Amino acid sequence: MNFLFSTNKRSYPSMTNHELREAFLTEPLFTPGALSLTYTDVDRAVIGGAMPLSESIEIPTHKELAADYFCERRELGIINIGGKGAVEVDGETYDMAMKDSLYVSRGSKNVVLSSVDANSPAKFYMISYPAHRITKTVYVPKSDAKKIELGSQETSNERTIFQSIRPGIVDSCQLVMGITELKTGSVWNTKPPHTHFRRTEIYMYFELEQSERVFHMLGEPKEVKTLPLAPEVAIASPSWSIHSGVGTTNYSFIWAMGGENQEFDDMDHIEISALS
Ligand SMILES: O=C(O)C(=O)C[C@H](O)C(=O)CO
Ligand SMILES: [Zn+2]
Repeated sequence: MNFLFSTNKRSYPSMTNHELREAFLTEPLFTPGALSLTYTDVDRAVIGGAMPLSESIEIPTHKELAADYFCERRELGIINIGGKGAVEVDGETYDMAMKDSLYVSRGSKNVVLSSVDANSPAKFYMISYPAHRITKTVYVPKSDAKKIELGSQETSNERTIFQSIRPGIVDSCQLVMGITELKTGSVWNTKPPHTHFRRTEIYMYFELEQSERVFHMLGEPKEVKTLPLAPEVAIASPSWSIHSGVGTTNYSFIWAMGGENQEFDDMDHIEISALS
């Protein structure tokens, strides 16, 4: 397990891009045959990526969790962004096509990830938060997610939000998670930007070429900084930080939140002209 030690909003303005990357960014999440887990002190989220080939990958516990198994006191959201795969939770198998989601409840002992075809491997992106109660493990195909259309071609931010792990679909503890897809020609996500002091958020950009970048914006609205991000790394956003981005092409991203509430629309929008 890797660890990210973030920073507070008083220290943040003097940080270099290198220091910001060390505080908020994971390593590339998908390595053939491997599991990557990163623990951030931002709301104790764990960010994971797994790309099983012919062997399946079991999610292990870790000394720092002080738990007999990973989900002993944690909930886990999984979205597949690769080829067909499956997730087995305590003997029950869930087939996971691209962009399907699985919510794994606290108390689940064994979580095993596999690909159907090692030549077209699944890529399981995972976010976990501490959970205060046992609920139900729920599979959510992409078609069952709540779909929201936002933005327009004129403002370069035409996009569709798929909310898969959200109240009304999944009875989670903290976690709210889903996918945003930008239409061809649109490059701006989360425009206008916002904060939500009640929740932290983690973004992971994908469906863009390795040669392209998303210029991710973070920080307090009056101290905005920008980091060019390659696909398939995740960036954690503390509660005081905006999170928004503009790409050199269109792209998709997975967003995930945890904190005081699960209200997706509970955002403090910030006028673009008020940023500095
Ligand atoms: O493009 C968007 O707008 C988003 O996807 C917004 C994120 O889901 C978000 O930041 C929710 O708080
Ligand atoms: Zn947000």
